[in-house]
Amino acid sequence: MMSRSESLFERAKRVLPGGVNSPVRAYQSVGGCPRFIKKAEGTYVYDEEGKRYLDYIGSWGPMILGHNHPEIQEAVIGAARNGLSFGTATEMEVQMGELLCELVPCFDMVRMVNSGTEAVMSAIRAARGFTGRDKIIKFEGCYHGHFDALLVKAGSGVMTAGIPDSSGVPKGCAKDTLTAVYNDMDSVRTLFEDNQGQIAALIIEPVAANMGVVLPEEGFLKELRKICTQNGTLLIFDEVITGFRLGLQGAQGAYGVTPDLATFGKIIGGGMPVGCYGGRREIMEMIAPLGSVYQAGTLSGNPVAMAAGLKELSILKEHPEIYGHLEELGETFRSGVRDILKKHGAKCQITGTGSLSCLFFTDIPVTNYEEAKTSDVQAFADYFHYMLDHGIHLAPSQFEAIFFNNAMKPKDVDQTLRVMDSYFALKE
Ligand SMILES: N[C@H](C=O)CCC(=O)O
Repeated sequence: MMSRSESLFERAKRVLPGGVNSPVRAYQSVGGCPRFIKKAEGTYVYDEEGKRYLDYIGSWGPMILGHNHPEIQEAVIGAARNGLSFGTATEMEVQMGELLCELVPCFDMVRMVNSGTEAVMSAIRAARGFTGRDKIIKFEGCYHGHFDALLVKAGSGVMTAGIPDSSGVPKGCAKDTLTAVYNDMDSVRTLFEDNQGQIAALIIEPVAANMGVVLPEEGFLKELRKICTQNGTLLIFDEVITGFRLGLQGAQGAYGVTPDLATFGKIIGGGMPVGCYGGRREIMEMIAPLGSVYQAGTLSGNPVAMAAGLKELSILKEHPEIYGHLEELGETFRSGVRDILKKHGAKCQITGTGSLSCLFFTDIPVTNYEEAKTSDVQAFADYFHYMLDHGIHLAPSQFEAIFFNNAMKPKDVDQTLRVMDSYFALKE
């Protein structure tokens, strides 16, 4: 007899492409049937059959405080009582703007949008409007949402599905996108030399977290800052994953490099669909209605989403010790995994920083996209299903991060490590 998830998946496949509303949910590279989740609380999600899983997806980042945080839930219900959307200016969006500009080092001004994709798309338009140039540099394996111009050699679901460049993107849309190799300054220098005076922006995930988790090497981000300044090119940090996760100031605070513009997504919405882009005043003053770069949105700054985001960010601001806890969980996990890999002679690489981690099934250190692609995706799939069968809910792709949240306790990390230990013992 079919499980509830199996029968829902059958129904879903008839009406939703691949049975899902976002490709990474489809278990495409690991096989099997996605767990349909009915509810979530703290650090657990519960599937349609009531089976409980220790959750490391965390809605792909925003659940940094754990699922269904009571104060966020209350804020959402309170805001909803006043109305779901007005399409007008509200006090809450001013509060959100003030809080973001206070916390994010590069923000003098910010514009709210509805997703990370929208944020990136708009930041690129602002950079082109400001510089009067068309070309942009992105890094292989970095993912900046499903915006046409940035789907070139993208990470996340694109990498999982092995589609180097999405079809449906007109050549013209991607012709001004240049790709560099992550952690390789020479590849960046060559692009600047070959395209002098033409590059509007260089966009990067300061910690690449959509090709698994790949850290920037010492000095890499600082060198990017330098070369962008020398060439009149805007540096854009896509902080959709790192923002408010690597600390209150995101990766720009953690690595001490201030970009010209930055984009944020889901994490500033506490689980509601939100994004924003912001940066230096003179760039943001290009945005309509002040300037000639047009960008708009009926639901942008939606009051219910603002209430959720404001509550989440306020809790993080008032309790900076949360980051210490997350760091400790992440470090305990990574050091435990290193011991397990050594004990069982497993050829894997554990990467990560703070509450972001990834286990690559490859025997070489991973510093870029090509190295990430040496991972054995079949081995990952086997590991993924073992973990799932033992109640651990990981991202169903070798090329995604796992996320720790503040509701997790050291005992949860211990439990995860025990299951991993038993998996690698079986594989010896
Ligand atoms: N890596 C993606 C976003 O952060 C995964 C989420 C999605 O594409 O649905």
